[in-house]
Amino acid sequence: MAIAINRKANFSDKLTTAIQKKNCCVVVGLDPHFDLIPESIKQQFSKLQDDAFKYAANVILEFNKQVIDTLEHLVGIVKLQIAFYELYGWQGIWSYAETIHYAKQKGLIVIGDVKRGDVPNTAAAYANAHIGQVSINNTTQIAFQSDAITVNPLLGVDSILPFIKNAETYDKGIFVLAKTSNPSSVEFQDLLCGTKKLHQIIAEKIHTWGSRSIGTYGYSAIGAVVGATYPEDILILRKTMPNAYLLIPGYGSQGATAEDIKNCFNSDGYGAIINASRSILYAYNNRSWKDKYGAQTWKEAAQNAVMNMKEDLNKCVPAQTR
Ligand SMILES: O=C(O)c1cc(=O)[nH]c(=O)n1[C@@H]1O[C@H](COP(=O)(O)O)[C@@H](O)[C@H]1O
Repeated sequence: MAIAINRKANFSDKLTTAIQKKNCCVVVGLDPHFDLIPESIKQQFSKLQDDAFKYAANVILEFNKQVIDTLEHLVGIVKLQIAFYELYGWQGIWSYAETIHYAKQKGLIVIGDVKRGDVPNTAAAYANAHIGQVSINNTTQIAFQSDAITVNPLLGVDSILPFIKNAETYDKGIFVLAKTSNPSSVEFQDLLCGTKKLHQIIAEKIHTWGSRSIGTYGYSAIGAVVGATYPEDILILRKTMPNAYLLIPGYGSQGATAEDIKNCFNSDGYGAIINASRSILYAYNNRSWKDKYGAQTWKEAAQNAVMNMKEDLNKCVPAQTR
C-alpha cells in the first residue's frame, strides 16, 4: 500500500487536539480475542473457514471496523496490540495494517503497541516500518500508518535514538516503557540503581529525550507508558516527566480504577491517555452486565463501557485550561 507523506503537526499537538475534539482521554485498545468476537460477525465469513488464518483475519478486521464505527463519536485514539494479530500469521498482520488504515481514514490517532527495541541498525528498521518509510527503487513506501508506537528501553539509548529520530522527522510519537502494569514489573523496573529505582532513571531519560520535540501545548512527542496499577509511582513519574504524555494501561480488566490514575494528569487537564481493551470491546461479556447485554447487543455494551469510563475519569481529570 503506497501512501503519500503528508507532514502535519507535532504528534503531541495531534494528540491534544484529538482529546479536545472528543473531550475524552480514553484510548480504545483494539486487542481482538477471537473467541469473544460475536457470532454474527463470524457468520459473515463462514465460507472462508477452510483457510483458518484468512477466516480469522477477515473476522478480526470486520470486528475492528464495527468497533471503530460504534465508538468514533466518543473517542479519538485507538491502540492495537500487535500480538493479537501476529497470532494469525501474515494474514493477521494484513488485518493489523488494514485496521490502522481504516482508523486513519476516520481521523483517529493510532498507536501501534509493538514494544520494539533492538541494536541500533535493527531498531532503525523497526522505526522505519512502524513510524517511518522505506525507499524501494526510488519510490517511498509506508508499511504501517501508525501515528505512534510503544518502545522498550532495555537496550539503552542507542536502541531508542532511531525511534526518536523518526518521531522528529515524520511528526510521529513514541511511548517508552517506564513502569509497566504487570505484577512482575517490580522485579527489574523497581531495582535500586544507587538511590533511585530503575524506572525513575528511565523517566528522567524520557524527559531529556523529549526536550527537542515540544509542541504548541507544551508536550513532547516522546511519551511514557506507566501502569495504572501503580498509583504511587504515577505520582512521582508525572513530576519527573512534566512534558511527556503518559499512556496509562491497566484500567478496567487489570483492576485499576479512576482513583488510581487521578495523579497522572497535569494541572492543565492534559498529559495522560487511559487505555482499556477487554473491558470495552467485550463489555457485553462482563459478568455484572450479563442481565443487561448479550452478544447481540455488544455495540451498546461497548458504548456504555466507554461512557461509564469517561464519566468515571472526568471525576479526577482537572478542568482543562487550554
Ligand atoms: O504498552 C501497553 O499498552 C501496555 C503496557 C503495560 O504496562 N500494560 C499493558 O497492559 N499494556 C497493554 O495495554 C492493554 C491492556 O489491555 P486490557 O487489560 O484488556 O485493558 C494490552 O494491549 C496490553 O498489552
